[in-house]
Amino acid sequence: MTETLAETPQPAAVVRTGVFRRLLKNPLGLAALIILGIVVLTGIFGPFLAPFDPNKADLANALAAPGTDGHLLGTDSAGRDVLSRLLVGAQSTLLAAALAAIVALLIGLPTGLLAGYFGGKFDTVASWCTNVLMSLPAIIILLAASAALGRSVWISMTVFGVLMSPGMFRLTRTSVQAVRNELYVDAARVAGLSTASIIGKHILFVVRAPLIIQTSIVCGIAIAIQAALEFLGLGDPLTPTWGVMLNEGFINIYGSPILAVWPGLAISLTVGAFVVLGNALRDALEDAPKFKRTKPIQLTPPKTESVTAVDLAAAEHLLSVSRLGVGYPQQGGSTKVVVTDVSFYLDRGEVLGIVGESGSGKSQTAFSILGLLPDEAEILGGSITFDGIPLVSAGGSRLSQGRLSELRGKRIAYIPQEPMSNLDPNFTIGYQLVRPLTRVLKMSKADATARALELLAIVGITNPQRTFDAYPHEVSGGMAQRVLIAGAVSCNPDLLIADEPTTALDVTVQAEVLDLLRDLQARFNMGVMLVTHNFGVVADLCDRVVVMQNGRVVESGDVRTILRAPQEQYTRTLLGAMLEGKTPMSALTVTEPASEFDTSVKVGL
Ligand SMILES: Nc1ncnc2c1ncn2[C@@H]1O[C@H](COP(=O)(O)OP(=O)(O)OP(=O)(O)O)[C@@H](O)[C@H]1O
Repeated sequence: MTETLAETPQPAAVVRTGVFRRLLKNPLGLAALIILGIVVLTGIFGPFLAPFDPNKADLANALAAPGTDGHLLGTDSAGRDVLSRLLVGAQSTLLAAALAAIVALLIGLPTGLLAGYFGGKFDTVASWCTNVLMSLPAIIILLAASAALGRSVWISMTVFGVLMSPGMFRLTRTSVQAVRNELYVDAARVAGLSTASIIGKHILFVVRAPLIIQTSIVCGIAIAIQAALEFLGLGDPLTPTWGVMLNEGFINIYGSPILAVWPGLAISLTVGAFVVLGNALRDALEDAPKFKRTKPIQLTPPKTESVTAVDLAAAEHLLSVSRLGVGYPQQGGSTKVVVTDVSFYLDRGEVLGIVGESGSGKSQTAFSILGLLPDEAEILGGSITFDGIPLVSAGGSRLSQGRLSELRGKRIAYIPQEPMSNLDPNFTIGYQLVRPLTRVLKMSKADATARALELLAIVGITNPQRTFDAYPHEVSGGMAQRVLIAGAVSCNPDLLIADEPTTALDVTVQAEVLDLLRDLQARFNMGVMLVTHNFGVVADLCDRVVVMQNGRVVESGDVRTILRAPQEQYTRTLLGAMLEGKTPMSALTVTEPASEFDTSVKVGL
């Protein structure tokens, strides 16, 4: 069966292309955009449109009424043309507001990205500095800065930008923390992309929307603060800004009350437009579909004591896992051990099944090999060696992330359980296939595109170009899994780890994906480690099998032998559950072997 692109467009498709359209449909958003458009155009062309020199005094014509001698909006107390000052003032006011926003972004964005992504000491120090900055009374600091550094709008807006940076920092940090453990970020890591590349694309893309909104609001506040400082007489009288004009208007409030109206109107309209635009943008973006994380895995400590150990000392295998132990430190000093004493090996061109019920430690073992365990996990012991390269040394407590990132996406590839969550919803499928090829394998963009299209065809997608151009939500789950498989084999890996690659798919698609895996394994002569809870899949695809329960290896060996004569009661129960059509996704009760249990039955899918 060949899958087709989903007929009905998902809401996300509309959202992606429609944010701007929805913004235009919102009357307030449209009004804000029009006002800001006029203000920005005034800022750009104001100096050319100004009929008079904005700083040219003409005392004989001071406080002239609007319309006098060609002064459309009148003159101020020094006889300077109000319209010209208003037009030129738009430029300096906007530039000063932009300066504040840029300073806030330059400080808040990178620090927020790093703190959110890496956490740890940098996060602690940055958060502490942020808290200190936020506790400072902004207006006092601005007044002190003006007094100490001079009455320059540029200096005061730089200081204001610094004071606004904690807001940017916090927003970025929180947004990054929300996505840093998303499966598609892990998938990008497995594809071999560098941390900088992941932050620069997948993470930055997510924080862009809240940051645009925050920047709009900061610009509005900066204009208001600028006006307030200049109104207090702390502005540079030689720079015609709206705040300076407001100050001038209030000084002459009795002589020419209209003088305060023009800058007041300009300031309130612009500040209001920035704030309304920020809110309208948020409303437009809020309709976007939410891509949820999968629910966290339940922690169940292993109950039984150890198992089979494979002597790997002299063996030269593609992958050797020896006496691996993984645990999660708990409050109070104890450690929840989730993988204990696990040993197995995998050779090139071989398919090894890791089978067990839910919570038996299959994924934790796979993630240990991939270096994708959560930060809080600890390797308690053992070693993992890939093609002679030690990834975890015996007795070592940490994975060598450096070594792993060299191998991931080049020699070790990964197919995840949930295809949809492992594709970044923000980018097209083509982009996500091409990027690792250009970044990790250093292919040219044209070659990478050709290769990606070829791979899409290899994995059985009938219209590769259409899928290449589609966003993840526009394809079915089965097709998304084919795309991930294409991405996984794109680097011609030696080792492919597939973590329950068919669990999230419907039965007919499951069979196709398994067929595809079998074909690709033979075609690329890969060593495949297939994590599954389904003995049927093992029987169908694997050469050898490792049976796991409660974080330990119960039994391992040649698939045929184990299917015919399972040595352990748990294996029999697992096989029995499958033959009865049950899915061993919840804890199985190990019972005494039934005398009529026929282990010679050939297991199909
Ligand atoms: N972050 C974590 N903190 C604490 N315990 C965890 C964490 N992640 C997983 N575990 C525990 O590790 C054990 C093994 O989980 P693992 O995901 O490897 O099981 P599995 O055999 O792959 O199951 P499934 O088929 O459901 O994915 C489980 O008991 C789980 O509760």
